[in-house]
Amino acid sequence: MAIRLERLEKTYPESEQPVLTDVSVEVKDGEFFVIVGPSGCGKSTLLRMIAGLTSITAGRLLINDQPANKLPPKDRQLSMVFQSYALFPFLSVEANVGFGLKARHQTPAEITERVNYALEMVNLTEFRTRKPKALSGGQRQRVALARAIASEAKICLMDEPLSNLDAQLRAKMRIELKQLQRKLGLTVIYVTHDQVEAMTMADRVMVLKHRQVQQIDTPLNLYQRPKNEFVASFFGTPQINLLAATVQQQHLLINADLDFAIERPIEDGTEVTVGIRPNQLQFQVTVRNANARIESVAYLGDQVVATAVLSDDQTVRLVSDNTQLIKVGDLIRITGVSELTVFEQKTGNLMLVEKGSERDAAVTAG
Ligand SMILES: Nc1ncnc2c1ncn2[C@@H]1O[C@H](COP(=O)(O)OP(=O)(O)OP(=O)(O)O)[C@@H](O)[C@H]1O
Repeated sequence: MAIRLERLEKTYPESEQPVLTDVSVEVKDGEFFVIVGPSGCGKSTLLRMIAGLTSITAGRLLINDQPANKLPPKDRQLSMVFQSYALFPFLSVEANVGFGLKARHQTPAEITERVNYALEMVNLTEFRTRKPKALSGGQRQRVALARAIASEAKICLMDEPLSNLDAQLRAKMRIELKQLQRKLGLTVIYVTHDQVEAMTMADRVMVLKHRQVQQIDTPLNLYQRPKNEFVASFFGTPQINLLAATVQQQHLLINADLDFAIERPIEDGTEVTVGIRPNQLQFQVTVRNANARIESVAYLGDQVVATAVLSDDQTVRLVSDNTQLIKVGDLIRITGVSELTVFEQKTGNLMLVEKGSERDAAVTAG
């Protein structure tokens, strides 16, 4: 086990309320583990506790099976990569990469060998004598990565390392980073607020909100079996539809014009939230038996994303590959759904997932 957190808690001296409570997880050797959540949820705090840059209020931290709560940062055998790159502007690329090694009393020959290896790994050998200001954002980020590689630590902590890059470069660096992590067999703990980054890079993801862990799972499970409404709406673009409904005779009644049958029973009268991914809603343009009206349409090249208003004023997001199909003001009929998730309205917690068979949306004539 690379890292084990047992009921970690953090309260800063400035505040009475803890910023994190009851955080437990085991991160395996070679795992790419992502911590994700909205701004201020405590992601960086958690990473800094693992790094030893901020103290642990309660709970236990183990690094490579050794108790590490009080271990000085330099003895934790971790490397760190930050959003800001944290490069020395007056040092060359190779001096930046070798800096930490000098501090650890390596011989000059050893340092050169490691720096060469690290620069090669990130394709920066030809830039070795440049200063950081003569590099692009992506290249600077690679210098920061090379420094982590040169340290030879098997566990690398990364705090939003790609967030200063433009969208295209970020997408490219995600792939490079992931390849590098596999090649070097690194255990990575990676903080981001970006759900796409979390989904595309992680073996497992920890979702944090309001001081607490909401779910720890694979990207696929987070998407298909979210434990609560927050997790459901955090992942997926366009966002999942969350519609208020009441259960009546194994039907989810959204309004007088729209309900969905369910196979597994829920007690009549239960107030629920129905989660439906936009791509799982089927609809037709029709004036007969319409149950929604198109309110907005956004063209995304080969796809349109639209919003429609239901007769009870709830809004749903829809997607279609047929870019000619709909325009604002069209009346449509939602005809069915291929998968839906039901949450208890009171708690927001998952009750059931229904998938597989297409089920028709019942329509009241007129
Ligand atoms: N040194 C500190 N002293 C007191 N409170 C702090 C300190 N650092 C962070 N906090 C508070 O702890 C909470 C969590 O902060 P943290 O930086 O861990 O969140 P985050 O999820 O990384 O946010 P972001 O995505 O915006 O970087 C915030 O409410 C923040 O104000």
